[in-house]
Amino acid sequence: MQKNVKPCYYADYLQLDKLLDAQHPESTKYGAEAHDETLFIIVHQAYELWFKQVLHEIHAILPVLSQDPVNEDQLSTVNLRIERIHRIQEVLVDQIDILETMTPLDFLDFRDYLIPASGFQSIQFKEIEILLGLKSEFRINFDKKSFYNRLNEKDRNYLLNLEEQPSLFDAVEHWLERMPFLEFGDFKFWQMYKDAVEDMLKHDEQVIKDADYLTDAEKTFQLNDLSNTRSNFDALFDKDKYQELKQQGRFRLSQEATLSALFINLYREQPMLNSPFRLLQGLIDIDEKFTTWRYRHTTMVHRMLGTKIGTGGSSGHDYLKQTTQNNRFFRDLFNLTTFLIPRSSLPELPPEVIKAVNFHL
Ligand code: HEM
Ligand SMILES: N[C@@H](CC(=O)c1ccccc1NC=O)C(=O)O
Repeated sequence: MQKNVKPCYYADYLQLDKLLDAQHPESTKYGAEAHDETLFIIVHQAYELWFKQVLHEIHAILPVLSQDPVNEDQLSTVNLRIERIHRIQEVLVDQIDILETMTPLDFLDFRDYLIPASGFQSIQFKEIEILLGLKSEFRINFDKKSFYNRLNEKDRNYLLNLEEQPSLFDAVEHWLERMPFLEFGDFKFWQMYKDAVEDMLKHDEQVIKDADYLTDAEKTFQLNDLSNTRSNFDALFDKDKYQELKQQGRFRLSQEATLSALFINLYREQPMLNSPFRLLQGLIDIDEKFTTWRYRHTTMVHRMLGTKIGTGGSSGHDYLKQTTQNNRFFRDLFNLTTFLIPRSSLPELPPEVIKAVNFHL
C-alpha cells in the first residue's frame, strides 16, 4: 500500500458539498414548504445509496459463482457478501418506521406535486430485482408491461438489456448443475431416499385419514394437497414430468439443480457442503427480507393512501399486495424443505461420493 501524498479532508472525501445540497422539496416551487417532504426525500436517498451498495456486492458475487469450479475461499467471500446484503435489507425494512412518523395528511401536503413519479422509476431497485433473477416473464401483467412505459427510453433500454444478462438465479442454477449428485455409479442413494420420502408421505396420508377432528370435506382438501406434494416429489426423478411441472410454473430451477440443492440440504453437515449450504441459506434470507420489505411497504401504502391509485398509475395497495405474493426469487429453495426427512432415515454417504463431491465444488 502506498503512503498518501495529500492530507485527506472529511468533507472532500465524502463529497458532502454534493450530497448535502441534493434535498430540494418540490413544495417550495408552489408555495410554502411542506415540512415532511425533506424526510421523504432523505429516506428515499438513503434507500438509493444502500441499493448502490447492494448492487456493488451482487456485481462482485456474479463472476465468482460463474467460475468452474468455485473454490472454497471464494465461496466463503461470496457468503460474507450475501450476509452483508441481508444486513442492509434489515436497515431498509427498518427505515419504513421512520417514514411512518409522517401522517397521511402531512403526505397530502406535497403528494400531488410528485405525479407521475413513483418508486416504479427506481432503476436501481429494478436492477437488483433483475440481477437476482426476476425477469419480465415472471412478473404479474401490470408489472410486466405498464411499468416499462413509465420509464424514459434510456432507462427502459438499460433494464431491457439487463434482462438478457445472466442473473444470480442463473449463476446459482448452473453452479448447482455442475455438482454430480445424479451420477454416483452404484450408489443407490436416490432410491433409498425415495423410499424414505414415500414412507413419510404414506404416514402423512394415514394421519389425515385417521384424524377424528377433521370433517370429510377437510380430509378431502388435505388429501388433495398431499397428492400435489406427491406429484411434485415424483417429478423430481422423472425428466418429462419435471419438465411438464416446470412449464406450469411449479418449479423454476432445472431438475439437476433442484436435486443438487436437495442433496446439499440433506447432507449439510459434511464439511465440504457447509459453504454451499450457507450460500443456499443466504439466498433464502435475501428472498425472505425482500418479501418482508414488500409487505411493510404495502402496508405503509395502505395506511398512507387507503385505496387511492398510485402516482405511478397502478392500483396502489392492491397492486403492491400482488407483487409481494408473486415476486419471489428463490421459491424453489423454500419449497425443497417439503422433501426433507429426519437425519435418522437418511442413507449414509459412501467415501467415493464424498470424494466426487469435494472435487466438483
Ligand atoms: C409515503 C411513502 C410511500 C408511498 C405512499 C408509496 C407508494 C407507492 C405506490 C402506490 C406504489 C405503486 C406504484 C404507483 O402506482 O405509484 C409504489 C411503488 C414502489 N415504491 Fe413506494 N411508496 C412510499 C415510499 C417508498 C419508499 C421510501 C421507497 C424506497 C425506495 C419506495 C419504493 C418503491 C418501489 C421500489 C416501488 C415499485 C415496487 C414494485 O413495482 O414492485 N416507496 N410505492
Ligand atoms: N407512489 C406514491 C408516491 C411515492 O411514494 C413516490 C413518489 C415519487 C418518488 C418516490 C416515491 N416513492 C415510492 O413510491 C403515491 O402514489 O403516493
